[in-house]
Amino acid sequence: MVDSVHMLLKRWQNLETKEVELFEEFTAISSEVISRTAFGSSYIEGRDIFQMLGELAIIVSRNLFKLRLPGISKIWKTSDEIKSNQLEKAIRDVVLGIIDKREKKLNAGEIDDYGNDFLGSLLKAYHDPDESKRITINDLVDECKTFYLAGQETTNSILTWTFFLLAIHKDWQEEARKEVEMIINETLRLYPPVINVIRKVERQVTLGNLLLPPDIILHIPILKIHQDPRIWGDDVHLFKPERFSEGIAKATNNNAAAFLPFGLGPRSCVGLYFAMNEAKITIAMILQRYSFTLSPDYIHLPTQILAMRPHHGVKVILHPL
Ligand code: HEM
Repeated sequence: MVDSVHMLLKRWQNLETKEVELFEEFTAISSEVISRTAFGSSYIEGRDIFQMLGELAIIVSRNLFKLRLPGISKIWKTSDEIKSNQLEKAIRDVVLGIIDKREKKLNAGEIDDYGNDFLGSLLKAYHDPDESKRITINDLVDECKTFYLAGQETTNSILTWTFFLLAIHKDWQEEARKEVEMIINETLRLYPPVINVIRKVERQVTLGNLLLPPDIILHIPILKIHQDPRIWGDDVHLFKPERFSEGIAKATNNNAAAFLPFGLGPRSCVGLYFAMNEAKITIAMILQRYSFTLSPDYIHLPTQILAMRPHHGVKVILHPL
């Protein structure tokens, strides 16, 4: 993580103009970090995957609420369906290439085992001598795709929004140099990268005064919960990191379901600590060298394309310290 941020800072040092677009800058960092830490490869190797996943995300968002007659896609496919099938196949091929490379390294004796990173653990599970514990090649490829996607879009989003809020609330830049966690939490409250999660009801259940039948899908609106004045007070829309100065439990009055940027329960985000560490390291290293202001060109348009991102990016002007 530290090396990836160093590379970014080195590039910024040599910039002629000090105006940078953060969404793109952080895309490069979060991609590099996930490629290196989870797959032991560089951003260049993962770049094709990120680019294709990005294209796929746009197609998915475009079609999220479109209804199709059941079975129709067996007879006739829309151009989006054709394109997404092509992208899925191409992503699978690149992932298989990365897997193949690791296996060849082991077979050639260049490494002693599959490795301790995420890919190494998956390969061990794929080759597990105990057949009942073994995962299939499709599981392996799918897990890799999930990790590439989940580890990149979201971290990129939280970094960009934190810098956006700090650029507006410049007084908090100094505070962030001392204590950054409450600022990240307040950004996650106002701009949660994942704005809702879903759960399928398996069997009839009572929830408060509602009786939920099996097989319905529940949408849990994270963004709405985070901006509910009944939970957070009348200043709910204001950026006030001090809400979190004594931790999340105090800020939420011990209501774990009031603040859920990483979801809740057994299927909550596995990358929570990874993402928080990456955000803290990146923010701290940049703030040690720069203060920054929002560019006058900035247009505020948060958009959901899998994660919540700034539609027109976030341009800031860097001021070296
Ligand atoms: C700020 C950054 C991040 C946010 C806000 C975030 C948010 C979330 C949310 C809301 C879920 C769904 C949880 C639920 O349904 O209750 C989730 C799941 C997941 N996240 Fe993250 N995530 C972040 C970073 C990461 C990173 C860095 C990784 C990987 C390194 C990651 C890997 C995953 C995986 C694999 C799942 C699926 C877990 C499962 O289904 O059991 N996430 N994340």
